[in-house]
Amino acid sequence: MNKVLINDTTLRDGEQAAGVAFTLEEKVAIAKFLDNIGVPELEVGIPAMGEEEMRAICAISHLGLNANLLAWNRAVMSDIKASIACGMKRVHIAIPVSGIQIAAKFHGQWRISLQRLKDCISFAVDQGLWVAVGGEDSSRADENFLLDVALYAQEWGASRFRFCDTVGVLDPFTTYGKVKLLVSALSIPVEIHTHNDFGMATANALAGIKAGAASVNTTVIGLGERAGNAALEEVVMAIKRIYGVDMGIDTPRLLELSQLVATASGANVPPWKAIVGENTFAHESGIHAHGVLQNPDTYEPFAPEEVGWERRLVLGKHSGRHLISNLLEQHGIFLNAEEIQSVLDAVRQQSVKKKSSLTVQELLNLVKEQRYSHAAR
Ligand SMILES: CC(=O)SCCNC(=O)CCNC(=O)[C@H](O)C(C)(C)COP(=O)(O)OP(=O)(O)OC[C@H]1O[C@@H](n2cnc3c(N)ncnc32)[C@H](O)[C@@H]1OP(=O)(O)O
Ligand SMILES: O=C(O)CCC(=O)C(=O)O
Repeated sequence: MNKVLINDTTLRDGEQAAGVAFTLEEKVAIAKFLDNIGVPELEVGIPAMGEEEMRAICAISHLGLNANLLAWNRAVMSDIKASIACGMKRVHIAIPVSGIQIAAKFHGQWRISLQRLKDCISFAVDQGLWVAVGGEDSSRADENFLLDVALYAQEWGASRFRFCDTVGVLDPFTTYGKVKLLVSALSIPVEIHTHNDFGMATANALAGIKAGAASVNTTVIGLGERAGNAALEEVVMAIKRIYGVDMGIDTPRLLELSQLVATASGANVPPWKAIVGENTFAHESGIHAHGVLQNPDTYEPFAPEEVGWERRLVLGKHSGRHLISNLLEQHGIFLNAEEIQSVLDAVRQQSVKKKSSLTVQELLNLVKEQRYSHAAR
């Protein structure tokens, strides 16, 4: 696999999630954390949003982080000037490239949109800035037009081109083909930006990387517009564990990072969310718990500690005898097969009644009750 960099956009596309609004302090804390765990590039926000956002971006630019910082801009001169005022040395300039977007934003006048892009790139380059260009809605754009825009951007001085699946309509196979075409034609690196409208943001990000994208946009917990973006923790762990490439990210801190971003965004992370959901290393089913007790590799793709979790063996409706006797033996209680089965029956009943799992204390109480009722017979 080619070398790939993370350009995390939690502070830009992540914050665009409906209802999410970070404070300056939260933005600074998230930027520091991402930098601290080794994320090499951060898209920190949109200076054109106004003074408050500019203050946050300025504050981040003064932190002295190792990560390269990037501000997002439209192909609008005042946007670029606002980025410069925030102390940005790198700017990203977005331009719509699909017919549907150009019709809505530039009344179909693509020549005007290209002229604006050219003017903005030239201005930014003249100011000594490093410039990246984003093809908004690349996935629905005419492929020849997209290629022309990317080649022009390169000619005008852009140092990277972002392929955006803005409304998340691609699958990994089409993503691969479209990104490959760009990568083959351009001499500047291509970045992949994916959305999760059909639940394929991470898969599409990986397909883009396989096709030669040199950098990938992510957001923590997949936060972002509508159904969100490719999740940082998923992309990093998939690249590490599926492709065997360590990107130098301090993965045991991914869980803590996800909690920081979830709190700042007021989001509830679903328990089954890949990598950082609380169930990702919880085993209840009898067959799974039995396997994990022998060897955790039977039902875990990697060790929980690698992403900050501890393994949990949970008692519930689907549990089996092996887990029950294992837990009881840890408390010095040794039951025969018949007794274990009757405790298991009681665990199942109670779990259905509670509609949740049981704590170890509840298990011990059940054993006590079973013993009394047995003695009373
Ligand atoms: C796919 C993406 O995620 S794109 C990023 C989306 N993020 C955001 O919109 C969040 C931040 N946005 C904002 O704060 C505001 O939209 C601002 C400050 C950028 C602009 O605000 P407003 O002047 O009030 O305009 P409004 O948001 O209503 O409309 C967007 C304007 O930008 C134009 N525009 C949109 N994309 C681009 C672009 N890439 N290049 C140039 N102009 C663009 C639209 O055509 C429209 O222009 P108009 O005012 O001349 O009709
Ligand atoms: O950078 C761009 O061009 C747009 C990025 C974006 O958020 C998108 O297209 O979904």
